[in-house]
Amino acid sequence: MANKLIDIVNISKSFGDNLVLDNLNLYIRQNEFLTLLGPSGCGKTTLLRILGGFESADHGEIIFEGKNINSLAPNKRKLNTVFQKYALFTHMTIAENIAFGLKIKGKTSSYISDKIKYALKLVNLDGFENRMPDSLSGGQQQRVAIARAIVNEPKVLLLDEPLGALDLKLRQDMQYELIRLKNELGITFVYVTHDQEEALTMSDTIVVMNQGYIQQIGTPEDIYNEPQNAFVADFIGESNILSALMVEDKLVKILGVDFPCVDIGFGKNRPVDAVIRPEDVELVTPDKGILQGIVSHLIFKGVHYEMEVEANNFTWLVHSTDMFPVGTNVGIYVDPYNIQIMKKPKTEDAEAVGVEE
Ligand SMILES: Nc1ncnc2c1ncn2[C@@H]1O[C@H](COP(=O)(O)OP(=O)(O)OP(=O)(O)O)[C@@H](O)[C@H]1O
Repeated sequence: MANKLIDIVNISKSFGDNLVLDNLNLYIRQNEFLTLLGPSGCGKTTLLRILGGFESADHGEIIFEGKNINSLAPNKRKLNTVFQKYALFTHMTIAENIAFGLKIKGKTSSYISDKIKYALKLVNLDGFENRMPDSLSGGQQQRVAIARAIVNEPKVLLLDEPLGALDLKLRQDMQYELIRLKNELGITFVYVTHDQEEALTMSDTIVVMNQGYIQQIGTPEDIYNEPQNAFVADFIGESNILSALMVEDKLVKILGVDFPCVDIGFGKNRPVDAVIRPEDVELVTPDKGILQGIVSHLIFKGVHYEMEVEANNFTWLVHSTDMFPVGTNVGIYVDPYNIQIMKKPKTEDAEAVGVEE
């Protein structure tokens, strides 16, 4: 495993009464592509800004290569930030935009022109030196912003939703570009997005955040296949998420009905979340179901049918290669192995009143 490059230790941050990061701990390794993923307002950008030195934490430490950098100014850190809005100087050519920071640092003109050539080549914009920013597409402008960051030879690139302003096709192309770039540069990327597909495609490690807490840290495969709580399961892919009660080991009460499951160790009468992927809900004849319901919605999706089934006041999302017309009475069966029992997400712990441990 590569070395630890950044250690984020007990970081907390509030804006007034709004606690945005709550005692957050995380480390980032050399050459890692680490993505902070979470819904709008969960604190991703705030954490990135604290890393970049644009914001200071109320508590905690940012350790970079073993040294506390809390009070180091942004331009003294070996981290460079690329924002969603490319923030290019519109009255300067592409070359002048890229040269700007280097000139301030007093670099020689031959050093600067070499760097410009090198960086433009890396982002596939050879020959764009004399163009003006407004003659470039959004994707090209974002590449210039990345080139401008690269010439500073940072050890870490902090990217805050850098593809957010681009249309879908361009975004997908740029995702591959960024992975290539990271591999060629051999540096660390810390990437902020609220787009789960983007996170799954690009990352070595995903940090799922919600309301200032880290919900899960793992590889894309871990996060998708073994979500640790219902929030993560819901955020990554589609799921039926049901508030449930662990009756005893291997038995969970969902919508008032006992379902056999395989999980043990949650304790008796413990409120949990039961998560069932749509492809794991089996529709059978009513007498063979654990629950009975009626099909309320049907869409043909090519590979499968997507259906909604109303049962016990819950709308079940079902993916099946068998088609059941709207209005059909069906039974719902779920294999015990396909019911994932999860602790309530951390922010809901307080609501689990009367819990027997
Ligand atoms: N300078 C500030 N002053 C006051 N509140 C702020 C400030 N910056 C951020 N916040 C608040 O902190 C919370 C977290 O914001 P942050 O930008 O970190 O979230 P985010 O996860 O990056 O969201 P998004 O994906 O929408 O950018 C939000 O409630 C936001 O309104």
